[in-house]
Amino acid sequence: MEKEESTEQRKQARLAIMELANMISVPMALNAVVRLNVADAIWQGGANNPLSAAEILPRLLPAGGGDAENLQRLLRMLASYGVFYEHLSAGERKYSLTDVGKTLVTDEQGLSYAHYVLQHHQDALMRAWPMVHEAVVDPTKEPFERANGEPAYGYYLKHPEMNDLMVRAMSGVSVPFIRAMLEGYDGFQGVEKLVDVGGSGGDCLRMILEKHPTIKEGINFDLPEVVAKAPQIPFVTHVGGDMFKFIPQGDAIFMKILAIHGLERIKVVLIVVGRSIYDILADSRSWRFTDWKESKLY
Ligand SMILES: C[S@@+](CC[C@H](N)C(=O)[O-])C[C@H]1O[C@@H](n2cnc3c(N)ncnc32)[C@H](O)[C@@H]1O
Repeated sequence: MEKEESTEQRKQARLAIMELANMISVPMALNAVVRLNVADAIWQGGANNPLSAAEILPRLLPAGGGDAENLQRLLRMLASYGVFYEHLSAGERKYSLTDVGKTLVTDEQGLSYAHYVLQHHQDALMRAWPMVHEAVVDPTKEPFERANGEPAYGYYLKHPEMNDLMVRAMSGVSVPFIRAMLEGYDGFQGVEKLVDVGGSGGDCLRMILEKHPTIKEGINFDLPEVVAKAPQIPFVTHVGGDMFKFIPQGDAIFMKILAIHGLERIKVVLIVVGRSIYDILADSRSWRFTDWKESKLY
């Protein structure tokens, strides 16, 4: 040991590793408040008044049901991660929503980030996490497949409830994202036929076409089982298929995904990859690289 066990630095290190070891409690607490629909209970049409756990509880469960103390534990935990504000008054703890918490409030279209939270904590995904180290030992099989017997999308399609949740989760995330993107992005000039690859229920295309009537036709391309359930959208045709086998023709291909492999052979116009979608959005100069005319993979 380089230093004494009792130095402040080592004490902090031990606390830090314990916090990391227990970190699962944070997303699980988040998952719990989403399942209980705490955000809507506090929001109450925009009131967002600070409420105690005992005041929130009857808004979640039939009168007399539930445990306010356990609810408060969840609220306190998530207050320390910026989801709720904690208001201390006369020894009582009350909670309102922060901006982060407000993303879980159901909007007038029935959307929020709540389904995105649920989607990430579905049983099949949770089963895959303890297998992550196997990806180092043998990268030929993804942890999801190791845990569930087949790759993620094949599995989703056999479990319609998972697929439905995926579509709702993507709508909840993508509608506000595309709304913000369309305020600043002007790369669609000259495009009359736009193909959205992996377009899910077609929300992105619908919003792009509403904003840019010069785009006469949209093709929402996704797996057959996904487009089979997609709603009708004016000027949009849903086409089912596997993008690794073919992609419908268009003046431009739009793609908004979080992570996907093997795209090298696809002519891509816009890719928003990874966790930094809002960072890209925040820096308007970054949008230059998404200009459809460049037609390159970035
Ligand atoms: C992360 S979601 C993105 C959905 C949408 N672009 C958005 O941002 O809201 C990825 C989409 O890719 C679709 N997908 C996955 N594999 C595909 C494939 N081989 N061919 C076509 N679509 C695929 C999924 O069904 C899913 O709708």
